[in-house]
Amino acid sequence: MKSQLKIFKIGGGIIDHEPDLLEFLRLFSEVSGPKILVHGGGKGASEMMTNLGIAPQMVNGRRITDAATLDIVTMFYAGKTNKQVVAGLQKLGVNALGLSGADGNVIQAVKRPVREIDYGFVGDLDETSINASLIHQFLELGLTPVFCPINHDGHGQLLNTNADTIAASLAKALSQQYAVELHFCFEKNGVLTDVNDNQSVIPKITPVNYTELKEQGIIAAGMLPKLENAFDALNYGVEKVIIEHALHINGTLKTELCMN
Ligand SMILES: Nc1ncnc2c1ncn2[C@@H]1O[C@H](COP(=O)(O)OP(=O)(O)O)[C@@H](O)[C@H]1O
Ligand SMILES: CC(=O)N[C@@H](CCC(=O)OP(=O)(O)O)C(=O)O
Repeated sequence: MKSQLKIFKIGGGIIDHEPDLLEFLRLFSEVSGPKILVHGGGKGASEMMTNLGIAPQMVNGRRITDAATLDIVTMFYAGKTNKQVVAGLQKLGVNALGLSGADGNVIQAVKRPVREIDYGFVGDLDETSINASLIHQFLELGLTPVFCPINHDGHGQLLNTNADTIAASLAKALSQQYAVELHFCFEKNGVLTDVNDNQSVIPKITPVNYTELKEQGIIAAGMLPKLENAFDALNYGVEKVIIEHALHINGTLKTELCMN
């Protein structure tokens, strides 16, 4: 039987608000067994860019990442955010290991080809981009890897990747060896029928429901790539995918994705 692995992803809405981040880290530190944390930080990166006089540009949930933007997001994600999360977990007794994809060549991405849109230094990746055996060794040593959204191409170029994609690709790659539970944690109680009503959580979504909800415009914006990544992971053999509030990871209010 495969041993269990839990992968949590937290987004910018939680990272941006220090009390919420600290509370999430406390809850995460209490999760038993091998675990991995993937963090985004898009909200804070956009704020930092605006403060520096550079207008953030997002297309289909992906940041257009020119050279100046890459510098900023590398400092923000791989520097400040990743190290703050790692230090916060160390304080709680979790032996966290902060990683970009370049560290230990643990994730190698490919610069997104220019088609209608030039995304700049955005890295595409999937389960084949992940060095699962190295991550397995880290977990065996009792370390908790903490991934930021910065990867590399193996030729010296850093690349920016959507953090939901990193979490789903890690889940898929590690599902060969582990029974993986993937948790997308953010600042709402789950997928909602009314995005302004945090109590309107949809408890279960199948691919058929998903198509209907998308057509009705109930699921939109950042939720679209999240659910696409989530179903892709489930379809690949990841055991469980849950979308929930980062501060209620022990609670019952959540959305579970199922294939039928
Ligand atoms: N049906 C829905 N339920 C919940 N959130 C939704 C829904 N449709 C759109 N959203 C939006 O998706 C956002 C989450 O996506 P995103 O901003 O990419 O999150 P994160 O930064 O956590 O990855 C929510 O903050 C919300 O504004
Ligand atoms: C290429 C790309 O879009 N990268 C993302 C990485 C951060 C991220 O995914 O953050 P959240 O999880 O908080 O949205 C970005 O720069 O916004």
